[in-house]
Amino acid sequence: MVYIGRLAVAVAAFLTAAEASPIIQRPKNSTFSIQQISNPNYKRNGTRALQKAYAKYGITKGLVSVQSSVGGDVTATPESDDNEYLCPVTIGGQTLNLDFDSGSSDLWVFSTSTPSSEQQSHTIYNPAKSSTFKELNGFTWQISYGDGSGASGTVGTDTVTVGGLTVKNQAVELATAVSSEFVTDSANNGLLGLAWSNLNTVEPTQQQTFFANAGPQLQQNVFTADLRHDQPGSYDFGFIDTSKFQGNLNYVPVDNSQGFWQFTVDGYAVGDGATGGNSFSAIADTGTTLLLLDDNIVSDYYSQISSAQNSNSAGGFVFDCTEDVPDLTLQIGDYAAVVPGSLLNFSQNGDGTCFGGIQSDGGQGFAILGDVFLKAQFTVFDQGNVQLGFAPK
Ligand SMILES: CSc1ccc(CNCCO)cc1
Repeated sequence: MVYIGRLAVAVAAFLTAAEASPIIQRPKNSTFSIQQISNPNYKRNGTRALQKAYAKYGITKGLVSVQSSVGGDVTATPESDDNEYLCPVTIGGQTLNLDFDSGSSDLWVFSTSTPSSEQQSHTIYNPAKSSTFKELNGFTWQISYGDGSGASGTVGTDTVTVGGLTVKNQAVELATAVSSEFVTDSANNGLLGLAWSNLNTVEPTQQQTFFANAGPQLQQNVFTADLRHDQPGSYDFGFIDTSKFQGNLNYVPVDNSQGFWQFTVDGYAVGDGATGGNSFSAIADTGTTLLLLDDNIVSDYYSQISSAQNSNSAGGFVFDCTEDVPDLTLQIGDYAAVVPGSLLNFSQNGDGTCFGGIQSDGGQGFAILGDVFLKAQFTVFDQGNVQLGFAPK
């Protein structure tokens, strides 16, 4: 928020000064003229000029308008064991902590429409208390996630603000049913989908994600993820904060035909071993906790940890907590994305064994690079150029 605060303060100060007193002091009743000169570096761009005017005056182009052309910056706070990362989102003046999920494309919330038995200790959104909520009559949604959880309900639109970035008339999906995984996850009051809008589940008319609505009107049509182990990280919208990573960003093209941030990994290495293996498809998924890979890679990795075993009771690969856990490197083009062993010893089982951060992707045809991977990389989700950028932190 510091970035936005500083810039906002600077802009406010400028505007105040301009309104309070003319910037150029001069004797009363004098006349003067200012010779305008053209700026040789200015590139005329009518579309951009119109967009900036719309944004400046909140003119809605079609249904949706963006009130800030600067962007937004929001803190991502890890829940216990980094299981998920929650961010404050304000909907019609009501703030709820939501899970930002680049693996799905619905913005849904616990609401007054959620059965009271399922509301439990959640923060719920009450559309009746929002002066800007509009019902989309007859619209419904239903979503099932890769981990077996799910939710469904009705749809409206409202003003949604994330870290200073506001989108008016954003589709907001009200849960009338949620699975037990969400009911018991009391800190998580819904999801804000950041995948591509062709994955949105609203019927009869598919809706645009918050970022699909906002991105094209921001300084840069990007959002970035800087997730951290056991400490707050951040999502930035509309700009790339170069202080959050080392070196240069390494970009890879994205195939968004299935709605994911999907790209090709060209190989892998375990520990300081040689890079090998076949190239494979992967998605960048902030809404998945672990790093889920092809069974052959998973077996190769755990063959390097002598006590490792695939435990039915634990639901995946475990090993003695005293073991040294090797790094995993994913080769993405020319970029070697290192996930340190410290992040691959994910959690303690309480019996002297630890649960691995690398687990099977279940053979679904692509790897899922979840938070375990994203904690080790600063990641740029570039909607404008349909690409992903990675850099070490
Ligand atoms: C029950 S907490 C929860 C959080 C995020 C999601 C969405 N992504 C998961 C991978 O499919 C589902 C459930």
